[in-house]
Amino acid sequence: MIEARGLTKVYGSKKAVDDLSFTVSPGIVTGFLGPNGAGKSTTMRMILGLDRPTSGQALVNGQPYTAAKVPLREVGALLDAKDVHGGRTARAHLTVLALSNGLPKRRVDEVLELTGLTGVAKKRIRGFSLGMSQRLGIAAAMLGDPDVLMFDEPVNGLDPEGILWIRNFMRSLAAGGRTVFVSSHLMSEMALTADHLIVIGRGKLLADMGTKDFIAQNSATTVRVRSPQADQLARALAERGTQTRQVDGYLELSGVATDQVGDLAASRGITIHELFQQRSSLEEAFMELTRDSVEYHAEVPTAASGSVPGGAA
Ligand SMILES: Nc1ncnc2c1ncn2[C@@H]1O[C@H](COP(=O)(O)OP(=O)(O)OP(=O)(O)O)[C@@H](O)[C@H]1O
Repeated sequence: MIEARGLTKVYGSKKAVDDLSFTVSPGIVTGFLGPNGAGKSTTMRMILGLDRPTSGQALVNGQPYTAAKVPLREVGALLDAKDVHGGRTARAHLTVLALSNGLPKRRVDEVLELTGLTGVAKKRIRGFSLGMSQRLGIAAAMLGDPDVLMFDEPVNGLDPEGILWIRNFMRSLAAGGRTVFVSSHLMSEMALTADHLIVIGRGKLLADMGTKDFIAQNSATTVRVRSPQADQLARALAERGTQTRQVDGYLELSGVATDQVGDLAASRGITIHELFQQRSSLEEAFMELTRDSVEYHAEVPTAASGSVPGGAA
């Protein structure tokens, strides 16, 4: 289990992590979701004792990670897969790690097998693809057979096969009763991988709930209607307490079913040209939730701004 209690990290005048409290439970995959710069890596580094909290604390299985006798037995972490000695073979890299942490050498062959790297164990790491490097990082994380696993953006840059392998691997670890904490800035990926979500923006906790509940709460269903008597329809809807707003030539309504809108229009003799239900995508829901907490907004070119990035001058 991982617990963060009032975890805070300040860099100069910047609060990278702002009073975060949450629990990551065993037996499920917990997604740690937030836009770039939200503070995910900083939080993970504090859990691993690589960064000191400005205030608050992080506990792994009830104690600070730094208090663990053999840390690799407590937590396995994949932070930056390319942060390894490229001149070593995969087996040599894992052997150095195992021996320096007092772990039995036989674990090296076991984790190579577990991550499908046995066939390339004698190859130098510098020739590894990103997918192979990620597997090697995961092999290293598994060396101590820890109960708690943390992965920072493990599928970034991987091809679909690599993504699927990591997703299934994380799910099987959780199914075996381990605590699995995985960060991502992609809602769509987390929807497929995580059972529970901890969502942050600008270092602050935005949501801490089951993935299914998060999706249900955040991907709001709205109704859109197009009518040549839109004003009259909007007034009729307002009378029954339904607020409307104009979007792309439609009236957009929430908290009302299409049947009710159709019936109301018919009873008032209002013509309707289009009427449909619309569900916002999960990625849209996540963007909406974190909109105010995104550090760098890309400028969206408009017709008025005159230039299109990458376009001919
Ligand atoms: N050593 C540091 N010194 C100063 N500022 C830092 C340092 N490390 C991180 N930050 C800042 O803290 C904020 C959070 O960064 P962090 O890397 O934890 O975010 P993140 O959610 O992991 O984002 P990303 O997915 O882009 O890595 C950012 O604004 C970052 O610029």
